[in-house]
Amino acid sequence: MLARLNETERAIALADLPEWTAVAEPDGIARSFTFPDFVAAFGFMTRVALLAEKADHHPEWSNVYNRVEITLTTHDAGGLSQRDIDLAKGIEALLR
Ligand SMILES: C[C@H](O)[C@H](O)[C@H]1CNC2=NC(N)=NC(=O)C2=N1
Repeated sequence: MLARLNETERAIALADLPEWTAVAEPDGIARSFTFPDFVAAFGFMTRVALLAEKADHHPEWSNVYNRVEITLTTHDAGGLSQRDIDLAKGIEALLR
């Protein structure tokens, strides 16, 4: 079920994701990642891509050299859903 999270659900979810920020346009969450160089950044993107494909949930993102900007939103729900929270947690787990 793809429902946009309500305010309470967002607050609870974001408490577990301190590095992520709520964004309005699109309604979702965002985080910026910095790596030592392009190879490290692109390696990270490759791992996120595999995770996203497995979850059938895909990031809006951009890369400039060693920086990766990710926004997670659920197009099918018109905003932030539990799928975004789950993917954000999966991305965080890649970094541990
Ligand atoms: C058909 C396919 O399952 C859908 O289009 C999926 C694919 N990946 C997706 N990714 C994101 N971020 N939001 C979606 O609504 C979405 N929908």
